[in-house]
Amino acid sequence: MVSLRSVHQTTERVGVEVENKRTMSYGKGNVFAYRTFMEPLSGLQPIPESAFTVRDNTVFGINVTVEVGGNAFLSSFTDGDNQMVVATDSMKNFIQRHLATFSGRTIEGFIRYVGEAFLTTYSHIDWVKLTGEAVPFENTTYANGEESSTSSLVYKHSRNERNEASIELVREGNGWQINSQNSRLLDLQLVKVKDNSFVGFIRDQYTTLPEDSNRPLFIYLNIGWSYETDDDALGEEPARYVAGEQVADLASSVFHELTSPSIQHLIYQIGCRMLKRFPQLQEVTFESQNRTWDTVVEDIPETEGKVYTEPRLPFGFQRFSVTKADLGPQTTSARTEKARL
Ligand SMILES: O=c1[nH]c(=O)c2[nH]c(=O)[nH]c2[nH]1
Repeated sequence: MVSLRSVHQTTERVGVEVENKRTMSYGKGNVFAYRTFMEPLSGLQPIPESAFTVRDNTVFGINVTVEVGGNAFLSSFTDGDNQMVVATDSMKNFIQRHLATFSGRTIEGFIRYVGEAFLTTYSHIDWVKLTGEAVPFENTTYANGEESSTSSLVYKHSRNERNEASIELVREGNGWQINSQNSRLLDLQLVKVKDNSFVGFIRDQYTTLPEDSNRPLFIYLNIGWSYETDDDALGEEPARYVAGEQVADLASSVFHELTSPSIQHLIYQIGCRMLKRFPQLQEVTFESQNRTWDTVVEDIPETEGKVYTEPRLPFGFQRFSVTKADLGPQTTSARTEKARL
C-alpha cells in the first residue's frame, strides 16, 4: 500500500511534469494562397503505372494550417500578456507573402520554407507544424481549328483527390530539426465494377452479410508516404520526388490488376508496389473506407449490369502501414510468423 503522504508527493512531482508538457499551441487554419506561373515540376522518374511526369504549376494553390509552440507563449495564456504573441492574422500574411519568394516547386518544399522562416524570424517559437493541402487545378482543352489543344490560360478547379504535405520543425541549438515529415494523397475515390470478392470471413450468430465472390468495390483512400532522406520530399531533385498524381495512377493500376479478396489485401498490394517503384520511400500508410454501393436491381436481362444506390451507414475502415520489411525476403518471415501463430 502507498501512504497518503507519498501519493501526495507523487502527485506534486507529476504536477511539475505535466506543467512542462502541457498542451500549448496556437495558429491559423485555412490560409489560402495561389501563385500563378510557378516553375513546373518536370523530370519526375516515370513509372509503368503512370503517364504523369510533369506537374504544370501554372496555378499553384495551397491551403495551409500553421501551429506554433514555445514556453514564451505561456504568459499569453496565464496572464493575458500579448508581448510575445505573433497575431494569427500576421501568420496568415507571413505564409501568403512567402509564396512570392518561394523558389521551389512543391507543397512539401513550400511548407519547409515557411517553417524555417517562422523559426528564423521569431526566435521565441520553439516548434512549428505546418500542413499544406493542395488546391488542385487541372488542364482544360480548347478547339484549335480541327484539333483539340491544351489551354495554357484556362484551368479547372478539381474537386477530386488532392496532395497534402505536413512537417514539424523543432528548434535545436542554433538550428532546427525535422521531427516528422509526411506526404499524402487525400480522398482518392475508386470504384471497380467487378472482379472483387469478399468471402471466407467468420460466420456466426452476428453474421448477416452474404459471401460475395464478385462484388463491385468502391473505396475511399488516403495514402501517405515518408522518405528515407527528408530532402527527397522537396522536389529539388525531381527524379527522387514522389508525386501524388503518380501514386493515384499506381493505386488504380494495382486495383485493376488484382482480383481483390478484400480491401485489406488491396491496400497491402498498393503499398508494396509503391515501395518497389519508389525505393527512396521509407513507409507507406493507408486509411481506407468501404463505400461499396447497395444493390437495387440484381439482374438486368442480357447485360451484366446492375443498379445500385449509395451505401448505407455505417462504413467500414482499415488502417495499415507498409515498410520495406514487407518486401522481398520478409515474405518468408511473414509466413514464419503466421506458422508460429
Ligand atoms: O474488404 C472488406 N473488408 C472487410 O473487413 C469487410 N467487412 C465487411 O463487412 N465488408 C468488408 N470488405
